[in-house]
Amino acid sequence: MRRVCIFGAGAIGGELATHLAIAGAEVSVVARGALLDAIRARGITVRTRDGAILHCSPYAASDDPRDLGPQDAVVVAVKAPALPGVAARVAPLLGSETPVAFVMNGLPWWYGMGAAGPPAEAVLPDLDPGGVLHAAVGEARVIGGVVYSACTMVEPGAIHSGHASNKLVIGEPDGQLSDRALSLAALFEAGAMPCRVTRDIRAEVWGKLMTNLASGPICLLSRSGLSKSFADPVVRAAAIRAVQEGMAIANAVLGRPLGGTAEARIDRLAATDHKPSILQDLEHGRALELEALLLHPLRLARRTGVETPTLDLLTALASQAAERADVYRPRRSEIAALPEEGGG
Ligand SMILES: NC(=O)C1=CN([C@@H]2O[C@H](COP(=O)(O)OP(=O)(O)OC[C@H]3O[C@@H](n4cnc5c(N)ncnc54)[C@H](OP(=O)(O)O)[C@@H]3O)[C@@H](O)[C@H]2O)C=CC1
Ligand SMILES: CC(C)(CO)C(=O)C(=O)O
Repeated sequence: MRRVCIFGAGAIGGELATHLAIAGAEVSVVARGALLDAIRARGITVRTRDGAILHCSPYAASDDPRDLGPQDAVVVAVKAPALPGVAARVAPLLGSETPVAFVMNGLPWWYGMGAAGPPAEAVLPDLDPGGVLHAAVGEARVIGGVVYSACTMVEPGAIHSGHASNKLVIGEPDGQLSDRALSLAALFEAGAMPCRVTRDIRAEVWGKLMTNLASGPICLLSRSGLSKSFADPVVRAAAIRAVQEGMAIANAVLGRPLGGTAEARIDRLAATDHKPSILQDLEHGRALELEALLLHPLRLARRTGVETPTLDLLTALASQAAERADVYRPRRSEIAALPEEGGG
């Protein structure tokens, strides 16, 4: 595996590109606007938490995938609302065997896929509205991905990475330890990005989601980073309750306990002053990942009969804040409407 394209060279995609470059991969990026201009002029630079500087001068950078051509692998690292745009443009990057790894937060569009997929009651009908990703990417190419990182694009092409121990976990939706997943993981490992292949990518998705369920809406409302928001004991207590509710949803959906405690998850988050990416989006007027991070999990809570009063309140307030800022239009305006999933 040598030719890898990052689709969406933002905070996370840019960081991943630098690691692939360290591994000696032929990295191409799909980017646009001022970011594309900056990448073409100066490449991508990441300053890590301990002050190290990583750099990537992509082999090619374009807003038109036709300029980049078929790849050995594609890594998609866009925000969830941008996925239909990926579906519309990804075709030129795909050779007959090209896998597409989705390295994103939230309940992913591919969640219901694979022979060893979840039971029908754990699958929502509207994760891929219109089926556009199914049509453009298809089941056979998908690799799931979860990234533990904390990145901010401080100026176009310049990223600050604030996580104490970055890592990537990838996995096939059908649980196989495939050669292609192992090759992609080996490439990231060679580029100093710890990367593991799991047989249980859905549990990993839920595990990571626990951090976003609490940190996303709380920091959206406080307009502060993690350490500042969670320093208030009232907020910390609410965050713990939110994660406990999230863990109850995960346990009901997965049919087994997630492991770990809500307190430990919040304390790990509180150790960084990172502004969650959803708050960065609000501040920059970009569409929010409220569906993938909050509303889809709450739909599953309704289905499985899990009570989520804290998450309901946080989500309703976060939706209102986002609607006021014109960065989110609820498909249904109230959390109360969630049981009637799939419409609107
Ligand atoms: N930032 C973080 O610390 C973390 C983020 N994540 C998750 O990783 C994923 C990516 O987040 P993040 O990197 O922060 O997001 P960013 O917004 O920083 O990066 C996404 C990039 O994709 C670009 N993009 C989207 N669609 C297209 C398109 N059609 N053509 C070209 N470029 C496109 C965006 O451009 P434009 O801005 O012009 O739309 C943007 O540059 C999200 O799911 C997020 O939740 C996970 C862990 C931590
Ligand atoms: C906050 C963090 C780092 C972990 O929840 C994250 O995933 C994000 O910024 O989107």
